[in-house]
Amino acid sequence: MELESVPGVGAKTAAALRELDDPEAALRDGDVASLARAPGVSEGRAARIARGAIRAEHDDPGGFAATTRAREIHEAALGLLTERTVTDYAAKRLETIYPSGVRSRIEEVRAFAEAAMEREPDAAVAEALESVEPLAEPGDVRVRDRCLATRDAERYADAQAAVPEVSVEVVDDARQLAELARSYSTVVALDEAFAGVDVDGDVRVEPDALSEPASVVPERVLTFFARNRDRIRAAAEVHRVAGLDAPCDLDALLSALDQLDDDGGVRGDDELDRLATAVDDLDAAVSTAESAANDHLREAIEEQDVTIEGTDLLSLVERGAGVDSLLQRELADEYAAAVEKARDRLVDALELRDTEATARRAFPDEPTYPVERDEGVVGRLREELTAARDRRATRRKRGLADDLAEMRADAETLVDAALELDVELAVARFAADFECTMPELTDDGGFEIEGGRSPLLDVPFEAVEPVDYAVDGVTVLSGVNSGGKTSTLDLVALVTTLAHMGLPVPADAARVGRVSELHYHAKTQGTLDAGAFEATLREFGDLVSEIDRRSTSDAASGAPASSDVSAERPVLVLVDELESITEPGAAATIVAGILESLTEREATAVFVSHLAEDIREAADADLAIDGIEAEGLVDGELRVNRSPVKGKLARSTPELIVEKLADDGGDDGFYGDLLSKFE
Ligand SMILES: Nc1ncnc2c1ncn2[C@@H]1O[C@H](COP(=O)(O)OP(=O)(O)OP(=O)(O)O)[C@@H](O)[C@H]1O
Repeated sequence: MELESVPGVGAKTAAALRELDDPEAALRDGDVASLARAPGVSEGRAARIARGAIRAEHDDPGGFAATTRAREIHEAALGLLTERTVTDYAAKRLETIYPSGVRSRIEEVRAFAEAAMEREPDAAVAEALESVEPLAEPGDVRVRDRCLATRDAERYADAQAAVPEVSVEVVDDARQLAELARSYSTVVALDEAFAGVDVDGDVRVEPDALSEPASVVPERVLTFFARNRDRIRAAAEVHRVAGLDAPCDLDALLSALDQLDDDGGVRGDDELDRLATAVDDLDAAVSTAESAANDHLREAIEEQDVTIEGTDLLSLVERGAGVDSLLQRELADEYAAAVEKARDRLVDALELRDTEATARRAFPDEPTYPVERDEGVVGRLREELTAARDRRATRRKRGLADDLAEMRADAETLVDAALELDVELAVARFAADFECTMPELTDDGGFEIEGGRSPLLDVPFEAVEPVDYAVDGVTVLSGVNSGGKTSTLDLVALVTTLAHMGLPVPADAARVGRVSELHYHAKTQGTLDAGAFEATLREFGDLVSEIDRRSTSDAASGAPASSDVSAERPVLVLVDELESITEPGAAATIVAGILESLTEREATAVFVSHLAEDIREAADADLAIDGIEAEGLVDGELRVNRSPVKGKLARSTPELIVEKLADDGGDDGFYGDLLSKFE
């Protein structure tokens, strides 16, 4: 698939998509999670791109929801699904499901929806899904203790692109390489020519480093897993709770993740912890050891009676010797014991091993009071410990990075599968909540709904009365005020839209004739001005010409009617009280004219109107009229049969009220006379 051929994908987006491993597959599968991994592509945009790709693949001209109200119904249907997702991803992914007139596309979603309906929505899975999100690339990893070095300008550019996390330096000779080795802990030379060059410091010659960037920057994979750790753990939990097959050994993956800290460092390694603590606590431990030695020595001196011969004292004074000499002479043993104590303390406190010998030299053998550390030795000890810590960390990081790098693809599959499960569960919940069935989708016109219950009504779903309604061709739907005419149109529009999305519908059973467009015109509030009236009329004019244009072009191309949306019945037209756009008399004539045009073109249409009788009179041919009937007034309240009765002009509410008054009697025949006018 040519990326730029997808509607909505320009050169810039195509370049971003090419950064993905397999952008074509992601487009083909409508894989919003993968598409959203392309730099600068949000999930919303990814959903739009995926929709464009699906349309291109199925040769779908789009435009199924042809009017504002039809689009609102699609939005409402989508809303019912997306509010049943746990993750934002699943909500975006559902947006790739749109109503289409193309059978191959509808069948594709139907297969998915049928499998989804088998899923058991489960609270524990929903809870586990809460922390699942598509994996994110950290993008801000910067490693400053390493650099890459090369003599070659082309390699320099390749290295910058392959390993953007580290600096890349151009060097001409060994001298410049040595200079780099003084500034960086590790220098990775990319040219074979440097092999065997003897330079101080950690300089490695690795000509293949660019093909394995993770060996140069294990931080890349470690940071990726550290940042995504919670999402991967949650996805693993989803697999466990939902009993999904995992793409890898979950215990191995989870235990590798447990070894990572939040910043991509390695944790849970006793030796590394020991060395890190020793570096951190070095100053404090030296001070404590020093104090302990001094306390010991002070006590010893306080308890000591020093006897000194007069001649000795004189000779000491003459030599200009201080109290140190006295100390050396008289308290050498005590000093040695105090210093030994300090050394033991330091070694024990920091749990030193390899560096023990250096640590012991931190307190000199020559007696002094007070006992003082040798700063030079302490500095050396710090260097040795830091180097040991860093060596250990690097070794462990590389080992863990190697293990995790192998698990990356599986981790992505794991998270994608958990997110896809959320999409499926939303469909399963929708189907369960509204007691849906998969509709039959035929290439004949018309529709047939049994026990349809619209979740869009303003009453709780449990209180929605089931509606049976079937239409073949063009019909006027009459009915009492508030009988449910608009709600019936909404139900037909919703069932038709969901069926064309490939999704289950809220009915006991339904057959929907496939169409390429749904034209649903809602009731307009108040009388329109002349301009608006003209615009509405034009819409119908355009619709009729479009049907004609298609049927002639299909006939010319010789396309068999069953391979595409039936040329004669490409649209379903639903119109609510068109009479509200103009005066009642003119309205009946206009509606009659539109209905005749649609009848001639074998469209399916339902026009709700209070003027059914007038429309029938204004029409040249016989018009079908259905009616939502009141079964009567009970305590002044209408009792309605919500299912339209075929071929029945429903009695109006005023007629029912006159009838009630006539039945009550005591009016000298006034109401009876009035009632007879309705006959
Ligand atoms: N199938 C149903 N089950 C339960 N309640 C319904 C059903 N259909 C309609 N209603 C209730 O009746 C109300 C009126 O319905 P609706 O607006 O569809 O009637 P209408 O015939 O179009 O009215 P009008 O003639 O005034 O335009 C709805 O708001 C809803 O509360």
